[in-house]
Amino acid sequence: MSTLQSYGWNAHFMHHFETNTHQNLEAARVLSIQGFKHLLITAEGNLDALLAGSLINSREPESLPKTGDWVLVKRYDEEGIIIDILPRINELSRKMPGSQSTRQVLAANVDAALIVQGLDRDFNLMRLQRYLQQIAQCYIRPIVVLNKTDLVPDPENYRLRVAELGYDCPVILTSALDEAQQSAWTNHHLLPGHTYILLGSSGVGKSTLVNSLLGHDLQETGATSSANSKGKHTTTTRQLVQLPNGSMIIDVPGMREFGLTSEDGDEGIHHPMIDALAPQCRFGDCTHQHEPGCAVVNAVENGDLPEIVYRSYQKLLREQNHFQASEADKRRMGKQFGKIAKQVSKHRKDRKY
Ligand SMILES: Nc1nc2c(ncn2[C@@H]2O[C@H](COP(=O)(O)OP(=O)(O)OP(=O)(O)O)[C@@H](O)[C@H]2O)c(=O)[nH]1
Ligand SMILES: [Zn+2]
Repeated sequence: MSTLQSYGWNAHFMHHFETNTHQNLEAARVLSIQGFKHLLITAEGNLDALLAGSLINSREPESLPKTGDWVLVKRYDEEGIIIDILPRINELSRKMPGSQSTRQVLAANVDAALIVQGLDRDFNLMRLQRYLQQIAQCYIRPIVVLNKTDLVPDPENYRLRVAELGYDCPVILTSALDEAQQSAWTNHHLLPGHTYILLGSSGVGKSTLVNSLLGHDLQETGATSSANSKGKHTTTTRQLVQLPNGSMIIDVPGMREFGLTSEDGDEGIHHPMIDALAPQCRFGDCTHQHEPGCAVVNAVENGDLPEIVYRSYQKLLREQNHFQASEADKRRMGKQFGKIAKQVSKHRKDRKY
């Protein structure tokens, strides 16, 4: 297998690579980004690269290369210039922390997301459901990892509570401090050539888990560019690393928020049981709140649908509506500003100043 294939190169990227009109460009994957410097993996190994000015000028920030992107790069001596990005299979986004309606892309071309919660203080089913919803919206498969099992007397009880939510996803119990525990689940869930991303609040043990999976400390041995081989450590900011079994993992350190976004064409909040019940509601446009004959509310009352799933559904729906409303406001403001700017420019022209 070639280096690129081992990093997830497939027919989708090959197709777009072959149809590109540029000459003498190599394909490469973005392993990490630090300021302007992009660390890439190419067929010949690591390469540091910068973005072409034309790329920066022609793209919105969220469509500039992110960790996990496949790019077209031109090599100049020991450095590369990224000329273009191959179309993404998917992108993992969240609401930009602190903003009302700005989307931030965390990584691109991800097969599955590992949602990590610590069983000490971090275990929270409402937060877990927010992650599950946002990840599903991004067309990414979720895997729930409940870490720090060594700190609670009955870890299985936590696994059951997640299973009772009714989502269709694996739930893994582990302690990242114990390296030996990792092979049992990773062999089954982390496949060679596939890309995984670790998500979860700060302190849940994501970096400890990566180190445990790697069998050594990423901080100490961080990837370096073999092209300039200065041996300098890279920090672990959204770094894609290959695990011994050939799978790849991206750690997103220091996450405080994971806000919901909304895309044009998104159809609200999804849960397998609510989706199955909704067609049985008396009204086709039932919001599952106060309407008579609501099958969802009935299921909560009968104990068939967990109340926490229902509460999460309503909360996430409000959040999504808020994102959409703020985005619409922003667009309107943008248009108004555009109009005013045009008027000012016309006024200046008319008056010749
Ligand atoms: N007892 C116990 N402690 C753990 C476990 N996993 C991680 N820790 C500890 O939890 C603390 C936080 O772990 P990190 O790996 O830094 O957490 P993180 O999720 O990477 O945090 P950020 O980098 O801030 O996002 C460290 O002191 C770890 O040693 C575990 O399974 N059991
Ligand atoms: Zn209903």
